Amino acid sequence: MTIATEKSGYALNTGSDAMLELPGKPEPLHLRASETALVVVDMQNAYATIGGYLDRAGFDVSATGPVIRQIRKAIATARAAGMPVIFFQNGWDPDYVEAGGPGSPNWYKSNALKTMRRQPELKGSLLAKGTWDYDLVDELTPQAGDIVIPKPRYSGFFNTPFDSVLRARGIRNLVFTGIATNVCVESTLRDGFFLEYFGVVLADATHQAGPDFVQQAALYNIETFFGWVSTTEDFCRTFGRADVPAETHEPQATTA
Ligand SMILES: C/C(=C/NC(N)=O)C(=O)O
Repeated sequence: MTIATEKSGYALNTGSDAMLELPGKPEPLHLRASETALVVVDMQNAYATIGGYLDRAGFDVSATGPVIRQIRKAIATARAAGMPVIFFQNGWDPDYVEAGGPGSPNWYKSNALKTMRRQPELKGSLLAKGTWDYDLVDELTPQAGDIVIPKPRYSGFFNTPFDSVLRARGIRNLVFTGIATNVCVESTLRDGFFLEYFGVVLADATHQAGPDFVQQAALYNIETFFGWVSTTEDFCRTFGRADVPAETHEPQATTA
């Protein structure tokens, strides 16, 4: 984290903490806790709870319970390691102005908007700020010090302060959890890749929108083209022992 000195009014991120090795695919990553953020993508009732948007739109959310438990473990580890925990919340104002009208591709591709057009009685209840659907699940309530960023599109970088929040803290590495692996997690990780962030997904702390093969496809895409794939246990083991340095001090991914 940024370390303030007594003599000056500001200090750069010193990155002076230990470089740690996070096991991952296709190879381990070497990261400092001070340059890493845990990102919790859209863990809202809409995406993780029966009766929420994804469920109403016909996607299977019955297996999200274990994902929530894994995310809780990752959050506890990140907080203890002094890493920023950044929660995204996907959605729009109650009048859906931020969703875009027929002039936006989002109007045609958002399954929430399509579901509400099919079932007008749901209008105002899906992904609208101030509703239960938009709320984060009870088990993942942000604490003081965590950062919550609303976002209007799949990528957390689009029309949000995410990049500024990260750069102001000297963050280079993004550890992703949340729903959906193949939509908002992957979109955000991809945009991060183009902005020179190192993205790693904790596979068991994510869940897809769609059949299991899309989870596998998203993870394949990420580990092959855009980032790395690890597990909650490896993340917790690595950053729960933040005093143990890895062998290398290169702030880059190692090659296999
Ligand atoms: C399908 C979908 C996914 N969102 C996400 N958080 O990945 C949506 O928002 O419509």
